[in-house]
Amino acid sequence: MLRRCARLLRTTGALCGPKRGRSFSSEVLHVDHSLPNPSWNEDMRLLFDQFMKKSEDGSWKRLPSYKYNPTERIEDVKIFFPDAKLLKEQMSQAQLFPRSLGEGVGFEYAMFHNHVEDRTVCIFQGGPHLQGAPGFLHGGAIATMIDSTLGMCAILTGGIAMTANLNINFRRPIPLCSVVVINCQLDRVEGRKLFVSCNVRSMDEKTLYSEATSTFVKLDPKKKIDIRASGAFYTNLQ
Ligand SMILES: CCCCCCCCCC(=O)SCCNC(=O)CCNC(=O)[C@H](O)C(C)(C)COP(=O)(O)OP(=O)(O)OC[C@H]1O[C@@H](n2cnc3c(N)ncnc32)[C@H](O)[C@@H]1OP(=O)(O)O
Repeated sequence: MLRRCARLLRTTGALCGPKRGRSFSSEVLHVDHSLPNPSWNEDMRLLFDQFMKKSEDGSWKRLPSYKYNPTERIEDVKIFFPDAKLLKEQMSQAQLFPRSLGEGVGFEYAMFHNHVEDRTVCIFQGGPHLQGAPGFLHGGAIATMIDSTLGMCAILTGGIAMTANLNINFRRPIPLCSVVVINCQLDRVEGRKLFVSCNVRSMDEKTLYSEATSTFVKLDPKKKIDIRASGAFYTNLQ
């Protein structure tokens, strides 16, 4: 495992320290990070190819993933924000947390969604900068990917929603740089509440690493979200 991580660090150049002279504005805004890159190991590539094959008949769809929110997404969410200008400013500068670490050292993942079965699958390779207990992934990193995959499943099946409740059982530690599969499904909908659950398994499905249940609540267009740091609220303005 440690050898595999060291190889990965060399491949991605992470051992050389931060890149100099790279300004924030020069970042490529529209790179789809859910496509294979040199840090992906063989297992990751194999699973990716398997899901791409499943996507050929249209039952599964690969979900593109960007570091920065495409500004077109403002249209999807601006109804919830009283200050559209500030929202646009924030969306153009803020980075999606699971995409904020360098290639190969943090969260490498690709998600696929099945609209007929209301399922989302995430193939996830957790890099060496996500260490918790020596040699294993940090629980917060696992929770991040679980929340993100459950969230995609909730949003794609029910609309714009936020995590209201998340329960995780961590059953086995996940080795750093290994590949796991997060399998989510929408269990039921009650009013604005979406109940979504998942399990995290090894590639051969023999090891159950974690299980989670969650409640997502669809945002109410009558309530507004204020994103000013000093006055953050999500409440009914009427
Ligand atoms: C990689 C790609 C990633 C893309 C996906 C990203 C996924 C990431 C998602 C997140 O991490 S979101 C960040 C973490 N979550 C938050 O910050 C949410 C903070 N909480 C809130 O803003 C509000 O509490 C919330 C929007 C969840 C609900 O507020 P509302 O005012 O809309 O709910 P309301 O109080 O009217 O309750 C509506 C229903 O939800 C229920 N409910 C509310 N909060 C709950 C809760 N915490 N647990 C269980 N149920 C809850 C509530 O009981 C009620 O049920 P009933 O309709 O049966 O009466």
